[in-house]
Amino acid sequence: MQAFRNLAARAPKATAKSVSSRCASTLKEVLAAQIPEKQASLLKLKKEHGDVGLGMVTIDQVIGGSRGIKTMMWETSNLDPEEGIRFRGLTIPDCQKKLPGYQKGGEPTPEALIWLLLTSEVPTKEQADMLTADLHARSKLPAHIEPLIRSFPKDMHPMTQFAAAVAAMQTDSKFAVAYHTVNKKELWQHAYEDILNVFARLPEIAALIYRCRYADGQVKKDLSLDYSGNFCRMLGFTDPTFDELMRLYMVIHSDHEGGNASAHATHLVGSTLSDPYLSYAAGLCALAGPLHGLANQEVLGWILQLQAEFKKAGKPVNKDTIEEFTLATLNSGKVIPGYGHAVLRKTDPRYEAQRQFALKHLPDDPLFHIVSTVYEVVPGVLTKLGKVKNPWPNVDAHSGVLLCHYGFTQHDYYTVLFGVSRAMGALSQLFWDRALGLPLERPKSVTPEFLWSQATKAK
Ligand SMILES: CC(=O)SCCNC(=O)CCNC(=O)[C@H](O)C(C)(C)COP(=O)(O)OP(=O)(O)OC[C@H]1O[C@@H](n2cnc3c(N)ncnc32)[C@H](O)[C@@H]1OP(=O)(O)O
Ligand SMILES: O=C([O-])CC(=O)C(=O)O
Repeated sequence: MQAFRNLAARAPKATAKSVSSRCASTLKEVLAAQIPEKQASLLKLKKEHGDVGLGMVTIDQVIGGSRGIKTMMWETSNLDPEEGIRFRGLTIPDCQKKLPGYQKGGEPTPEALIWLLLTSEVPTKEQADMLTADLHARSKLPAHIEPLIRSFPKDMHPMTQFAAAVAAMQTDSKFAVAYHTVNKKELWQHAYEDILNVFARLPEIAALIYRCRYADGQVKKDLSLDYSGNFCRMLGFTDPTFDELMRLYMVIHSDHEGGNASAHATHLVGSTLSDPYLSYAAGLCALAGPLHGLANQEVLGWILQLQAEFKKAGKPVNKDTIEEFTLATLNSGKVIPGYGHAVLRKTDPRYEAQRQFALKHLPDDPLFHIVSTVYEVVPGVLTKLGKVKNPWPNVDAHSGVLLCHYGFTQHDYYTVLFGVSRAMGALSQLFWDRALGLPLERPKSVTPEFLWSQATKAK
């Protein structure tokens, strides 16, 4: 135990550092300076302590979706079941206090968060602004992407369009070319270029999908604004409070350690040395599932259905009627979207951050009141089922109602916003996967016969 403590004391801490000594450096220079030390540390860990066990794996875990099995290294964030997410050691309120906003005292910008996720350092405002300018400069789409999006059937789901368009940008991958031409030690430089280009281009792709499906198909940029402000203008929204909501949305949805399906899919596909465009397209396909990111569209659909049914039946919206509606959903063999989690065992702090935003900016919104009443009812109903490990709300339970308040009502599009944000976490880690030269991911599968033989032996 003492030896472990000594070792832990020597390990690099997963907390954000100050950057006062490096104010003038670009993002790429900061990363280039960090790589040799991190490579050496990982090599030492593997060589000197590679045989240290991290716990046993049970049959239940193998059948049950690998819950709790420690099987992936992820440095950009860590999820505690009780406390929720920390980005490089910072909680959401820490980020709101420490990361620079677009304006002083405002919500942190996604640019500041990208810097934090990649470098583990809190950027100065100057550094965050430098990254904004870099992303704007990289934002031009390859020529075939806009016509491709315009050619999609109008009724193709926005997430299908999004994943297809991101995969189609792969024609521009510097990493894919470099794989055949450079020493593998240099590949990280090309991963960096692709990753920054993906961050830069996702908002316009997302905006094109939105404008073609629900509006006049025109996208107007405003590169005098930050990443989120420009994204909102491209979508067609001009309210500065909506810009702030978008900043909050982008920051809180960005990363949720490595085991979630979108991050894991990105990491897995990336481990084959597929380039960042294809790797993230895979992440988006995972995010499009209703048990994962698509739950945000399902939540709003559920609330609107509740509202419509109650109106038709002349019923008031209160705790009793919501409980009835919840039980009817469960009895029809469906889940309550926005509730439950594979890891969290308390209310998601991302839910809480959005609730605080609502209390400040839209306290009288009728849908916000429904969401708040649902929060008073659903955990009790799920707890009574006796099988739900976490009856509390997750991030998806709140996001749609905030968007709706500002007139962003097209809920089948909501997961695309999540997908713009999730790139920041999944691809920041993908950068480090390549910089550290992590190998192909290839866990062992076993047959049911093997599990039965082990079960019989253990008797
Ligand atoms: C960004 C995100 O991805 S956050 C999650 C978004 N997804 C949702 O909100 C969908 C609703 N929630 C769920 O389906 C689940 O809670 C998940 C998928 C998020 C987590 O699943 P698990 O880790 O398997 O949860 P858990 O161990 O508690 O499941 C045990 C049982 O409770 C059920 N359960 C869990 N949550 C719910 C829920 N919200 N409503 C009804 N039943 C639920 C499971 O379906 C499972 O039932 P089964 O044994 O009949 O198959
Ligand atoms: O952590 C998970 O499994 C799901 C989730 O909340 C996320 O990916 O944001």
